[in-house]
Amino acid sequence: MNPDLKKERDGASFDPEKIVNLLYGGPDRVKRKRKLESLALNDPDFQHEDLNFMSREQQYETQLKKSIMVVQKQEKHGIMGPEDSAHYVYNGAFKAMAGPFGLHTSMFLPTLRGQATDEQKDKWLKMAENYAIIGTYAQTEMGHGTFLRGLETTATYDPHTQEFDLHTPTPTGTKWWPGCLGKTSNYCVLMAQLYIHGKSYGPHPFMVQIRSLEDHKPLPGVTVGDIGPKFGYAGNDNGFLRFDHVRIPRDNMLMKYSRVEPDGTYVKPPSSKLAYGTMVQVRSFIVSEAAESLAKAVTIATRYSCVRRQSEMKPGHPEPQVLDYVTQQYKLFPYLAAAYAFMFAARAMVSVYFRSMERITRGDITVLPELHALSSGLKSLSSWVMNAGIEECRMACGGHGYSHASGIPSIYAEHTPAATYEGENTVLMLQTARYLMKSYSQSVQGEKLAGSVAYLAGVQPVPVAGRTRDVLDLQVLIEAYQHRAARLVHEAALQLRKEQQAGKDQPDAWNATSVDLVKAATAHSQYFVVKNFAARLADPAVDSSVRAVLTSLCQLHALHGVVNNSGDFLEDGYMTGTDIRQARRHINALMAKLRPDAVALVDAFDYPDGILNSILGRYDGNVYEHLLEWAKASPLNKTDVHQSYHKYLKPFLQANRAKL
Ligand SMILES: CCCCCCCCCCCCCCCCCC(=O)SCCNC(=O)CCNC(=O)[C@H](O)C(C)(C)COP(=O)(O)OP(=O)(O)OC[C@H]1O[C@@H](n2cnc3c(N)ncnc32)[C@H](O)[C@@H]1OP(=O)(O)O
Ligand SMILES: Cc1cc2nc3c(=O)[nH]c(=O)nc-3n(C[C@H](O)[C@H](O)[C@H](O)COP(=O)(O)OP(=O)(O)OC[C@H]3O[C@@H](n4cnc5c(N)ncnc54)[C@H](O)[C@@H]3O)c2cc1C
Repeated sequence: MNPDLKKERDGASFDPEKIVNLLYGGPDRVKRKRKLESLALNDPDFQHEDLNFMSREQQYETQLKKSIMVVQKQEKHGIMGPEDSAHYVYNGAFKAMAGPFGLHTSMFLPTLRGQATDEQKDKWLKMAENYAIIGTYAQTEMGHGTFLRGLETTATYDPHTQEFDLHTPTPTGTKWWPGCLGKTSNYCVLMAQLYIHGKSYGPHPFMVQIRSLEDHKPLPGVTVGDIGPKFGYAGNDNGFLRFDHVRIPRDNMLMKYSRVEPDGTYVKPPSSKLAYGTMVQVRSFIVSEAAESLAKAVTIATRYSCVRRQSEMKPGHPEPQVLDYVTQQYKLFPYLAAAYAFMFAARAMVSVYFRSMERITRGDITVLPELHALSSGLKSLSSWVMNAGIEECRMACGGHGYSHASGIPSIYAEHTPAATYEGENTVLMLQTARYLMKSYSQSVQGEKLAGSVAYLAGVQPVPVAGRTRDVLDLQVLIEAYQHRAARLVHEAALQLRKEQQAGKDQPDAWNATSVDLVKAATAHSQYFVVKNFAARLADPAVDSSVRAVLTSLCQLHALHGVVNNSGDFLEDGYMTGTDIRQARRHINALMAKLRPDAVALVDAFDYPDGILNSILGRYDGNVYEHLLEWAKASPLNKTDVHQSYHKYLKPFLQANRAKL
């Protein structure tokens, strides 16, 4: 063990195991988590060369082979349910890297479960759950991802044959991006515009076979392939797909909510947005993805910052650990705090999702708008912060952060698309804003608001001038976030009305106000995160040493948000210049307080080395010797003299020497 890391761990004010238990739901679940992770990490069948040293084709093949073994072994070991899979498959076997069955499990199966009738489930779900067929979720097209109502692929009902005719009428109607489509899937859930008797009914889901079950060749009328290399996601065959008048039977439309009768009569769903259900589910889970990815990057950068020594802080003194530079703490600690804040927000989001789904399954769709607004806002906020945080962690590791040996570039490349997929963040924030505007106007009309928007009914008043307040007090901070969110919602609503009063129609007024609307929706989501973090700490079951350190983190998270967005808090005089100055002082003091606990706090995320996959973030801190070992394994180092020397460099050098 590197002596610096040992010293850090010895000096911590709390036992990290207590936080591990808090994060993962108690000792039994932690035991299960570790067992499943280690089962996957130590399985010789899952070992392979570092993916960074492979071509894209090799990466796809490696991940495909592993995906198949994972499915077989899951059955053998009795690994079931989303929590087990997150440990064994997502983190353990795949180290959170994309694989070719990812969309089958994350979207194809959930869509069948959520959108198919019982008869349709009997027909396909068992086959899909047992991997007799592999599917994906084919929605986005080359021309449209965000605007679902703009999809061009058509499903035209023919009552004579009781079939749908699937067709891609234009180049931009080509399905583009669906994961696992290019080479792996033989089925897909296709989102296509439903047409009956020449009338459009909007996007609907259809179950479509695209490849032969005998030889995997595309079926007649189907053109399908891989979209080529991307920023990351090398192990995933994101694909394209076109149809040339492909016919499928009527009952291939997933008809749990809307139906087409044999004669072409359309039966409306209780809400047209129920067809978007899988997206809402995945958005709810992406908050966990964002929290985890940020936590991994922060773990790497924090441990490395204790091993790394650089410069002289005091002349003649030994070089300090770079984490002792307060500027380094200011880079990392706010993201450490954010990772915790989003871990707790993610748990809350998942439980809101399951509670809402219980009610929706019982036929109560009134919870849908709130679920959509909350999941859209939290997915966007968490993935934005994750993106900024991972990049900050990479830069905080100096030059070594840029190497794949740090593990950070892969984390970034694999998870940065969370800001785009499953709904582009700005677009989703505007969906949250739409709900906020509606709720606000209901409140103005005297309706009682409930759930996450209840606070919009009563804005905290601006305090009288000269009143001092303790900005370290979490209740004071929660009220400040609440006030800011309520004010920004109120002002966005006023601005929207002003734009309309100035002659703009609603869409133009909305567009003119959209920067304010995104700001208001972001503030609303941040308020939820801060309030939820503090509420988690109020649980009497939380150990006092843990509560002490997490309270500091929660204060840091909230204060950092105040200082970073100080204009919002100052603008109407709710906070004063003195408050902001105080907040900055408190941040410095909190960082000093957290410094001795930093390593224990990242250890408490409980990522074993196998999952972090980082030389810089190793638990034992033995960075330098392993860096060299890692570099030696690079394919370019297989021989001392690369064959290209003989082909290009040698004649070039010889010719130059001959000229002298
Ligand atoms: C240990 C832990 C480990 C962690 C593991 C975690 C792992 C998780 C990670 C999984 C990774 C999976 C990889 C995912 C790959 C990506 C897959 C995709 O991108 S797939 C492709 C993803 N693609 C996208 O996401 C596309 C994004 N685009 C869209 O979703 C839509 O086009 C839209 C929402 C933007 C607009 O829709 P449009 O129809 O034009 O609607 P309007 O605007 O006209 O609003 C009308 C009314 O409808 C309302 N409403 C709307 N939606 C919903 C809803 N869902 N519900 C309820 N209501 C909704 C709206 O509020 C409004 O209400 P009101 O005001 O009238 O009352
Ligand atoms: C790695 C990855 C995996 C994916 N996997 C799948 C999959 O499995 N299945 C699938 O169907 N799709 C998948 N997608 C596609 C993904 O869902 C879309 O890319 C995403 O929904 C964004 O749509 P877009 O690409 O059309 O972006 P665009 O909408 O074209 O966004 C471009 C810009 O326009 C802005 N913009 C667009 N509309 C508005 C608006 N109304 N108001 C304000 N600004 C706006 C956006 O904010 C953004 O800045 C995947 C994408 C990626 C990157």
